[in-house]
Amino acid sequence: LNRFPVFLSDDVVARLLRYDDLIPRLEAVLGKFSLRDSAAVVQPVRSVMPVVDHNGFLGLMPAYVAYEGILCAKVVAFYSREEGSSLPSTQATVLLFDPEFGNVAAVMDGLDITHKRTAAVSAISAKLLSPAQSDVLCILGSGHQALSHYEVFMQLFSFKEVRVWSRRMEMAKQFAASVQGSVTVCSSVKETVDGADVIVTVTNSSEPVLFGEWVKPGAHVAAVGACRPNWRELDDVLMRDAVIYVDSREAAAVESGDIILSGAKVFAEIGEVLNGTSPALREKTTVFKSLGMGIQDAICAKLVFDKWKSNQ
Ligand SMILES: NC(=O)C1=CN([C@@H]2O[C@H](COP(=O)(O)OP(=O)(O)OC[C@H]3O[C@@H](n4cnc5c(N)ncnc54)[C@H](O)[C@@H]3O)[C@@H](O)[C@H]2O)C=CC1
Ligand SMILES: O=C([O-])C1=[NH+]CCC1
Repeated sequence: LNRFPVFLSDDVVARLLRYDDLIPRLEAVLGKFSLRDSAAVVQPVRSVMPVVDHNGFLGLMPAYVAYEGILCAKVVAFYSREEGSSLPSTQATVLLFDPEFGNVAAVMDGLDITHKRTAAVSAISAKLLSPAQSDVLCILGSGHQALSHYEVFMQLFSFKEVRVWSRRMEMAKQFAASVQGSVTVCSSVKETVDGADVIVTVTNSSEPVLFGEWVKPGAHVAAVGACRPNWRELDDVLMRDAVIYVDSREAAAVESGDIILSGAKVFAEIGEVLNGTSPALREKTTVFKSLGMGIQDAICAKLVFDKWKSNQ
């Protein structure tokens, strides 16, 4: 029994975690999760505790991916920070256990894992649900998730135009200057999303930033922020008019303000599309409401740990 877990820092994790390894494994685990076969995948809805004095939350995200032999838990802190703060609003640590004995085999920084797996799942939703001809990608928000989403969307798709909006335009300009490709900086959300095929919302907003009247019929929205029951990124019109997909129905019912407060009906989990039990209605306006899942972190942690071991 190894009682001395290895520690893998964020730069090591970032070097080892690659989208092309990650995406097929995430597709497989999401499909299995949506079959609700507890012999294959067990993942309760995370427990989230407010850190009231400091405007933050601490979440515990355990998962057992039995068919891959992965036992894992992520502890994630998400805080409301002043814009431009040098501290990340989300921080995370991932514990990878030996499922046979319950000892911790590895402790990993969970920042890169959180950025990449979230973006990869949004890219999976876009693969399934975006219009067949998708030319324009918009990103609302210009933080860490904006960057990982930009990276994986550039890797997987061939958009003719990419636009970014941020509450402070200088942040959007910084974002555009920091990436390799050409990104148009827009001054309003309405202008950003006009005629867009795919819209990614990656803000810390607790009020709607994206309004249905601005969204082109048939567009796909990957909505990544607003993970509290009283937080919103999307308005009621968009939630009512779109076909709503989620990562986990149970999580959406207790965590998603966009779903709870709009009263929108969930049509399917993205895993149901992946395992063939629900259709991908890509000709309709679709929203994928992402909240994040422990199984996604578990898949990443195992990938990273196996690669790290094979390099020793
Ligand atoms: N669905 C999932 O699996 C995950 C979701 N998230 C969520 O994604 C969102 C973005 O995360 P990060 O990029 O790491 O954060 P970040 O702090 O790096 O970036 C946040 C962005 O939101 C913008 N913003 C802040 N307040 C705003 C407001 N009131 N209106 C409009 N924009 C505002 C900031 O300008 C910044 O561009 C957060 O809501 C976070 O909780 C994070 C991890 C996983
Ligand atoms: O899944 C995740 O790690 C998170 N979702 C919202 C904040 C962090």
